[in-house]
Amino acid sequence: MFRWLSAAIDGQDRGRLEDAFRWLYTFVKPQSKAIIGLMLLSVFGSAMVLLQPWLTKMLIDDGLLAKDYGMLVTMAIAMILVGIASTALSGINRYLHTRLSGKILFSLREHLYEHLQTLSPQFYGGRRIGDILSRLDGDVSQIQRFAVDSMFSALSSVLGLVGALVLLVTLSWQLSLLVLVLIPLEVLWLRWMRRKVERQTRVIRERSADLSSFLVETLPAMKFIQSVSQEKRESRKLNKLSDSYLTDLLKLQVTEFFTQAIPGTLTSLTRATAFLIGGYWVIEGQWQLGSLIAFSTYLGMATGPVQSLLGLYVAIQRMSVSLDRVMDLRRAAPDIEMPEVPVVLPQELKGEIRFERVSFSYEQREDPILSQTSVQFPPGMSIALTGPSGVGKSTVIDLLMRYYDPDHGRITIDDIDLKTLAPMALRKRVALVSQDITLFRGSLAENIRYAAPDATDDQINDAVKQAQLTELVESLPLGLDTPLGERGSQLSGGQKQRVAIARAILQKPVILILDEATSAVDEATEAEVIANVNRVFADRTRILISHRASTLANADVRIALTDGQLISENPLPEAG
Ligand SMILES: Nc1ncnc2c1ncn2[C@@H]1O[C@H](COP(=O)(O)OP(=O)(O)OP(=O)(O)O)[C@@H](O)[C@H]1O
Repeated sequence: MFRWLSAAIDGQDRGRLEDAFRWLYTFVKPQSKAIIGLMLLSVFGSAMVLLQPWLTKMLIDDGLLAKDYGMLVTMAIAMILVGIASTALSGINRYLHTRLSGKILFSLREHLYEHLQTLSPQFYGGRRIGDILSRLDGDVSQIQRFAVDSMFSALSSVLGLVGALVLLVTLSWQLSLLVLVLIPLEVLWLRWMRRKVERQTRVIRERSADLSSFLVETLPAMKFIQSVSQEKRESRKLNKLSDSYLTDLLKLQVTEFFTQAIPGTLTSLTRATAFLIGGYWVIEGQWQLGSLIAFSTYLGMATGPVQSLLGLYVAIQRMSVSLDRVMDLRRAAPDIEMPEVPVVLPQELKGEIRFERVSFSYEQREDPILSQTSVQFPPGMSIALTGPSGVGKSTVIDLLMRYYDPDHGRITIDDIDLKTLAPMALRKRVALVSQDITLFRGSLAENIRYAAPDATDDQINDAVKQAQLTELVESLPLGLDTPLGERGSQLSGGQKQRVAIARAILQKPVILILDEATSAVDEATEAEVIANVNRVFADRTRILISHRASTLANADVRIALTDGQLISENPLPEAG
């Protein structure tokens, strides 16, 4: 089946598509019961639809024309009952359909989101967020529409087509020959148009991603855009993007119009011909009026499904474009490998970090950040990590947090190789406060509690005190319950940093890293924050990175990063 589906799609690597369909099937399979139920409903629904013209035929031929009052009443009652049953079935169908569709859509999206959570900063650095968003939203919906809507409409189409053909032949096999001409003509036309539709759909999805990216990038940067008076330039950019989207959308609409319009015209021509020949037979008394009317209705019912089946063809093309775009996200591999059976970190850790002959370089960058370097970060000390801007200090921290693994050598905590640990377990024990503070919409308390959701109110109050946040909390209208607004826009840079420090305090880490964490507060507040951090984390390993000499002044140890080497400037005797 996957091979058949892949073969129906042009312009894409078959094997890749087969894999993609197999992946998609894993989300459809758990819903197989609901799918079978809906299929049965479709069978009943199609039977009801096919029954109605036959009842009309009987009403006209056996009731009206035969002047049989009993038959007239029976047929009228039968028509009412079939009508009610059809409506009830379509209501149930719609409800179950939406439920099934939603389940598949959400499980697909949740799965992708979980995968995205495993990817490194390198992935996010190299992608436009708007593009990822458009894949997660528009493309996933497109796939779901195909997986559910198109599949069921295909089933009803097949049932409708077969049923209508059987009834057409039953009514008049001679006139049914007309359908034999019509259907191949339609098929030929739609096959010819399909490439165009597919090409234009791909372009439209890319245009839509461009638009989302533009909005995602510029809206958060509005303050900067206003400060350099570039609003008009951005408006012009949006204008240009919208224009090119609209142009391509209109092109697609025209192509789709012709794709549908020609079969529609052919059907009208065939129906007119059937009326001409059948009408002649009725006048000559060789055929009954009810049969002619029923024949014309079934003719429409037979060509409709052909169109929707070939429409399914267009839907497959469209979906395959989206599926490929989604699979592109799915194929992005994490930069680190998860150990099959991760080592469990002991509850008691000293927090001794060792780099052993570690080399690391970013892809597509020639100069290595670290080359065969070894160093020890002694446990329970405050360690200043120094080096000029851009030398790789934050990269050393990223290695320590296992966003990346070294190309060679190993990094250990208390002699446990980081590669043997689950990143989540490691990051619970290492708290990082960096220059970029992430705050979410929600109250101040919720933000402070983010890394330690079980923290009690008392623990939060303590953390607030230690991070010098008491004054801020007292000045806010609802104290800790004050909502922070989008990305904490109501707080100053220094206040955000102290919120992040409070967050780290609650996390009770074994290792605390402050990467330019106090750069936005004045030196006096910084001294107080650092003194508090040193007091709260007195027995823990603290790594400080700062361009301010005062921040690092009281560090126990200094480790400098130069030319790919981590050099301990005042090495201590081996701990332990
Ligand atoms: N994801 C990445 N892909 C490729 N190169 C990167 C990536 N992240 C950082 N770099 C490069 O690696 C080098 C080290 O960056 P890093 O941020 O670690 O330096 P740093 O010492 O922390 O700098 P600063 O003191 O200015 O914060 C820089 O040249 C930077 O351009």
